[in-house]
Amino acid sequence: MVSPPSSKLAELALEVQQLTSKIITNLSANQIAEPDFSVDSNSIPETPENVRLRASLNDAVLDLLRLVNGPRNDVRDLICTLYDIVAWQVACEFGFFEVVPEDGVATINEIAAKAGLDEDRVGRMMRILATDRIFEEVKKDEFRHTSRSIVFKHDKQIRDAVHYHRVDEYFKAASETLASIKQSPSAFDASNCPFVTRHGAPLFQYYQTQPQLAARFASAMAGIGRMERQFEELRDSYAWSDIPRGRKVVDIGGGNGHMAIALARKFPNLEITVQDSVEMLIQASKQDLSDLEGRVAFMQHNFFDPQPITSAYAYLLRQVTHNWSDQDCIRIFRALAPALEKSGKGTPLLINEIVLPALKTSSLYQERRLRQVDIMMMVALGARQRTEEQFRVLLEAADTRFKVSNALFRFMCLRPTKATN
Ligand SMILES: C[S@@+](CC[C@H](N)C(=O)[O-])C[C@H]1O[C@@H](n2cnc3c(N)ncnc32)[C@H](O)[C@@H]1O
Repeated sequence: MVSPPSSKLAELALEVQQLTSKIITNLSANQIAEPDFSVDSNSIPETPENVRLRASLNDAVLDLLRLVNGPRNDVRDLICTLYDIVAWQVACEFGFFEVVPEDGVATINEIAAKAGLDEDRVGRMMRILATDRIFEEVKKDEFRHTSRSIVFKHDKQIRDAVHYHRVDEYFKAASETLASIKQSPSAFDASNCPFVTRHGAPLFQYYQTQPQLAARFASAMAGIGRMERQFEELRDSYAWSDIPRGRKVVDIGGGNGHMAIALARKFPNLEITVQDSVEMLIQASKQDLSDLEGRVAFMQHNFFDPQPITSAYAYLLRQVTHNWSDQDCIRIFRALAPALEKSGKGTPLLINEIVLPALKTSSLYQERRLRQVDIMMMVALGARQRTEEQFRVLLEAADTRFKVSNALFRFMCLRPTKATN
């Protein structure tokens, strides 16, 4: 018998070892090779169990490192991670990910020539990225991709997501957070937020005047959705195949229709109308949907106006409410109430959102990721992520007939509240 560890550090190290062993066992049971840093490395499959193990492992590893590094060392990181972001900005803006070949190396000289920059700064940016295993300097002045950098070469949507967050619209808005709070110390909404302080207009209005940036935003949204396997979550959280043929689902604020299209491809019974602004519908019209034989249609609609489709089987609001303040969410719910009533008793309003966990019900690692999105919503839109309780309060305030389950209107949070789901 191994005697139990007598120190906190040993306890955490043991936990790390046990969790890692479980991941290795799962991989070998499924004959999947372990990940490494090579460009053709496997990733660990996103099964519910692996997601749970990963969250616990991150909690244990991070606590171990926090204790070992100590608060004074961490202050140094707090100061200096800003300069990691600088390197990301240069790499994204000047196309470093695209310039380095997939199966070979690029010299600093070659990257500098293609990016149109001096060699000195290219080398310094590449080297700081390489300390995080984003690229590897295989020989002096020669870099190749790693598993952590190749994703940005392969996937334009993910590149777009990093670009507007780390380099462009959101990064610039985030730097105005204090100015925005000082302008409006106790109230925030779509018109009172750092994005408006920086860019001069609320986010969705701003994108209406910036078609190229709007296209990048739509592309990034699709990339983030794929990365987090949000489609699989949506697909598995509702009995879509039970919806009778000929009955309509309305995807309100459905963007370029990427989720509706994926659902319709998966479920041949589904007919979905995607509602959004003209600008989004222009993006949507560029897609080839011939295989769907008209089962996904697009319609311009402002969700603050009364819902015009009054005979739907279900209404979906996916990642819409987190873009709006409480008062605006109440307006969105109220504008839907008459159509829900006309569509028939029990017509569900499907709300697919991140739900913030109640105190101490989640891994800190997962909670932090959710709370980062909460602050992102505050910066970009003067909005927020919500707990289940906060959703209940808003629905009740919008219309007392909203019920969280199986009443006149059904409310469904398709995204889990706990790390374990
Ligand atoms: C975060 S995106 C979510 C898109 C999509 N539901 C998804 O899950 O990917 C929010 C969407 O709301 C749309 N939107 C914003 N204001 C709107 C309004 N007043 N009426 C209709 N759509 C709106 C935006 O254009 C955007 O496509």
